[in-house]
Amino acid sequence: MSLAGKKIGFIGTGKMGSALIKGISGAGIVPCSGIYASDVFEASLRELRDSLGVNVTQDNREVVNKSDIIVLAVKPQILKSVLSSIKDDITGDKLMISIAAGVKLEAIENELSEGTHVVRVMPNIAATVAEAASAVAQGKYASAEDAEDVLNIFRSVGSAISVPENLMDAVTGLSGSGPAFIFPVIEAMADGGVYEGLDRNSALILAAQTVLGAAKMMLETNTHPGQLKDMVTSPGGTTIRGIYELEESGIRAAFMKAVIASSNRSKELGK
Ligand SMILES: NC(=O)C1=CN([C@@H]2O[C@H](COP(=O)(O)OP(=O)(O)OC[C@H]3O[C@@H](n4cnc5c(N)ncnc54)[C@H](OP(=O)(O)O)[C@@H]3O)[C@@H](O)[C@H]2O)C=CC1
Ligand SMILES: O=C(O)[C@@H]1CCC=N1
Repeated sequence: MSLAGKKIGFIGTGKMGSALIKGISGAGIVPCSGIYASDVFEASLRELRDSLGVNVTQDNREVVNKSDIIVLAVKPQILKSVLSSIKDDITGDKLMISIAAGVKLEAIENELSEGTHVVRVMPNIAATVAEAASAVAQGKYASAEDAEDVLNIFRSVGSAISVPENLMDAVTGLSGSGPAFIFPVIEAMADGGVYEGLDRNSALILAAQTVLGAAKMMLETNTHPGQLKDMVTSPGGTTIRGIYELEESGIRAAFMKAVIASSNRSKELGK
């Protein structure tokens, strides 16, 4: 595989940087000795070093110098200043990956020397357990090999597709933010179970496994979710009563509005 022997660096080891490091090291596509990470926050670095044995530093430039592929995992609002501080260390053979919500490839390329290879990715937090949904958009100087490396990295922590850049805001609203739309669903379903007498722990396990099972069934049978819903819904039975309550509460519009609002915020961050 073209990733063989390559070193991967992470600038920013907060929630998403750490999730990716954990997922990638667990997948074994790069040994922990080939992973470099920097952050201003020492505690997260210490945790990654002690638990996984990755190389850590508070110096972003050291990560750039030691890595072939560098993942930019800082907040969108500070990406520009981080780029200007590492620009001189980015030699032509290095590949920069930005996971920052909203920030356009062109804005990143304009901060760096002409010709720098840049790829934009929107992953999600489920990279921690190798179940991320990621989308990848290639910058104007990135090569086909770069794109393949990036897809291989993100496929090692879940599924990854290529999209044209103009769809990255939609991806951000749907799958980037999406785990945070589903966690309250799990919690609320468990609340319903507790209301009906289940203990909290059992209710949470049943709710989470139900969401996991429904998603897995859809992906593995490649069947439309409406058809799968109909398989559960006996005429005059229990499920249709629950469906009626959800529809009356406007569940579909609520989820659509959540995805659209998050996508709009991603567009705002890119301005
Ligand atoms: N969280 C998620 O689910 C997802 C996030 N993303 C994107 O990932 C990026 C990171 O998000 P997230 O992990 O949630 O954010 P976090 O705030 O958790 O992580 C960012 C980390 O970068 C550190 N940092 C701040 N300034 C610097 C600097 N100059 N050099 C190096 N590190 C620095 C922060 O330290 P300190 O806290 O001390 O400032 C923090 O530890 C964002 O661009 C976001 O849009 C994309 C997909 C999903
Ligand atoms: O909330 C955010 O801005 C980031 C981007 C996608 C998920 N979390």
